Amino acid sequence: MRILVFGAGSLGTLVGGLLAPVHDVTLVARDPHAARVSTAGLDIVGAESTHVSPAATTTETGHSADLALVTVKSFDTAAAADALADCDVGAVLSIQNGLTEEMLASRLDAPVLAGTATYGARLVEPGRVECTGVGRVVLGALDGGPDPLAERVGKAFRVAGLNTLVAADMPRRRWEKLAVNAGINAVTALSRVENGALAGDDAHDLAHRAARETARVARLERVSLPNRVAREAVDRVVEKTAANRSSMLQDVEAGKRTEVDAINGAVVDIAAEHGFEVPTNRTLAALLRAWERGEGIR
Ligand SMILES: NC(=O)C1=CN([C@@H]2O[C@H](COP(=O)(O)OP(=O)(O)OC[C@H]3O[C@@H](n4cnc5c(N)ncnc54)[C@H](O)[C@@H]3O)[C@@H](O)[C@H]2O)C=CC1
Ligand SMILES: CC(C)(CO)C(=O)C(=O)O
Repeated sequence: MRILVFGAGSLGTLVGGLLAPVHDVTLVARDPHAARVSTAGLDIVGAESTHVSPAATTTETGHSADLALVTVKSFDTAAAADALADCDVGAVLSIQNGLTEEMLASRLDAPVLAGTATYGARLVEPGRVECTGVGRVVLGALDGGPDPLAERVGKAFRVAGLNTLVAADMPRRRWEKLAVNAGINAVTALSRVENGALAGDDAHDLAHRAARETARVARLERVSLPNRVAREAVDRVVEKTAANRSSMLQDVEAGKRTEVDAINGAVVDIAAEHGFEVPTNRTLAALLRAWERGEGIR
């Protein structure tokens, strides 16, 4: 399969690199990373370890591929979609956090698959990515149900050795992941603690409340996600990723823009479309945005 990884930073470089031995992979990245991969190849270290040589370029348009894998940060999705509109791609798959697929689908003619990823990735330096945890890619039709295209992409990922599940219930899975991110990411980023520190603390209750509100908005969107399931998902992730510093905490610590708009902000916006208030998510989003506007982003 010809796979174009659009936005090869930490996650895209890891997933693209793991796909490269079997597929024709091109990483669309920024220099000096793109230049380094082009000339010296890519080292994958950590929980996965190999050296691969995918193509890498800073050119964003004019590509032809069977699949575009979108791995830019959520706030770069619109720009990625505009660039992909000038490419010839058979299908698009997002494995970003936040609800980004709708924007891709609204701007692109190619079919858009929904995805989530729990692999952990960190770009250590140009040409070198660390796999900080072997997770799973889950993908499927954006609206749910069986999908031959998703099966084909899932098979291509599995053949390359990626732990991949093709799921017929992506709407629920996306909203469950959003509930987890709305609770854990925002609360850990604001309190500057690792995920496990939430267990049994008052902050845990705050994360539960953000997740429950998200589940309520999911149901307004006709996605069946009971409050209990969202709360239990938070507990499960807090326990399983206790030592993790959430991606939003890492952004805050690095003085980088966060994905608040596509996580808590998206919950607030979609709730408002239904005339519904989500005070916990609104408060978390306001605090994160205040940090971003203030002294946060360096
Ligand atoms: N890093 C991780 O372990 C995981 C990340 N995610 C999600 O995956 C998404 C990506 O996360 P990361 O890889 O950590 O972010 P990142 O910031 O490391 O990578 C994104 C990359 O896209 C590049 N980019 C943006 N616009 C571009 C353009 N027009 N042309 C070329 N390159 C462009 C940026 O330069 C950056 O290197 C986020 O939504 C994140 O929440 C999800 C699960 C795990
Ligand atoms: C699942 C979780 C919360 C793991 O840290 C995550 O997705 C993130 O940090 O963005």
